[in-house]
Amino acid sequence: MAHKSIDPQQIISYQFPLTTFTYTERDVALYALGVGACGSDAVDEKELKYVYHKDGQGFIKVLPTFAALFITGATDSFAKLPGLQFDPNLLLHGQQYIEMHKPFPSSACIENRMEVAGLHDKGKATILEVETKSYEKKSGELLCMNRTTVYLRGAGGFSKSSPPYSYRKYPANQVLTVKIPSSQPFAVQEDCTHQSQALLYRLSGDYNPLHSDPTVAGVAGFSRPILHGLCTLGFAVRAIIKRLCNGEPTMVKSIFGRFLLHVYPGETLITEMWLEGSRVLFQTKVRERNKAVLSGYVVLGQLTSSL
Ligand SMILES: CCCCCCC[C@@H](O)CC(=O)SCCNC(=O)CCNC(=O)[C@H](O)C(C)(C)COP(=O)(O)OP(=O)(O)OC[C@H]1O[C@@H](n2cnc3c(N)ncnc32)[C@H](O)[C@@H]1OP(=O)(O)O
Repeated sequence: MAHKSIDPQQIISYQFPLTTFTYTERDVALYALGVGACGSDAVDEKELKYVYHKDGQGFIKVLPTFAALFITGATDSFAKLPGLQFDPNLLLHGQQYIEMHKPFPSSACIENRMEVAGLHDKGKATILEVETKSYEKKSGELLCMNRTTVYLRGAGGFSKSSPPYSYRKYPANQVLTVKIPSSQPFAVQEDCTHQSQALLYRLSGDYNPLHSDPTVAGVAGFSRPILHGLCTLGFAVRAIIKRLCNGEPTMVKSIFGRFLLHVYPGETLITEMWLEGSRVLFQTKVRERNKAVLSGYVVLGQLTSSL
């Protein structure tokens, strides 16, 4: 369906207002529960630190994918982007890239600077990429960068030229489609999601009714509400940290994930991992449908804090 109401020049030159996000240890723990921490063992020695600290909550450890919460208001910003019209019921999360610059404090006030990083006409869909740099307000230090890719079904076909319109302001080799090796994985982790997983995860701030409302899910083409893409990514990265980093979240320097297929809450996630230098290639499948739902990579190293 052609959308003459999409104006690429207006979209890519838009200046987003500065936004802020404040979180406490309670948000950090709620998020960790939402991505399955301690889900199969309440005293898991590698994961209890994400939800509890015996001397009080001051030193709770923050998972790197918590970065994605800094942009929870972004969906509203996308919907209000001048020059972009789409049906919000048909929006799907396509990809997420996260670059970690500092370990996250267990509570903080964050300032977000957003800009459009990409816009692509795929005919049947438009792909929008938004980059958000998040700074800790007190120190002014850059904590992380999120690049969010959304797939807007039914909103493509706006190009006036051939080849179709495509704009990207970052190096193309930064987010390569991951080729999963044919060899046996180095490590595998299986996690059961709960029927209520999306209802729990949404309390971290993504209230998109696609994940809670059966009618909205039906309009979007699903038999029931689906899991947030960032929840699946959170499960996968937590599994990698558990298996390959001994539970230490500051080992993660960057994360890339492409959402290949939806996940229904209650399904079992199997995350397979391969080592490739300092990169961990991974693929997450759902056991019940034997389908790959997410693939990507995590770059490992050691982050140091000056906070
Ligand atoms: C807080 C801010 C957060 C941001 C907002 C997020 C809000 C959330 O509440 C919403 C969600 O969490 S939705 C749940 C998670 N996402 C999903 O379940 C989507 C799963 N993926 C799919 O269904 C298909 O891959 C689908 C439908 C995405 C694509 O399938 P097809 O239409 O069959 O596409 P295909 O014909 O294979 O390819 C067309 C062109 O698009 C590119 N592409 C495909 N999948 C992509 C993806 N996942 N991400 C980015 N680009 C993608 C292809 O490369 C192709 O382009 P080209 O022809 O140039 O190669």
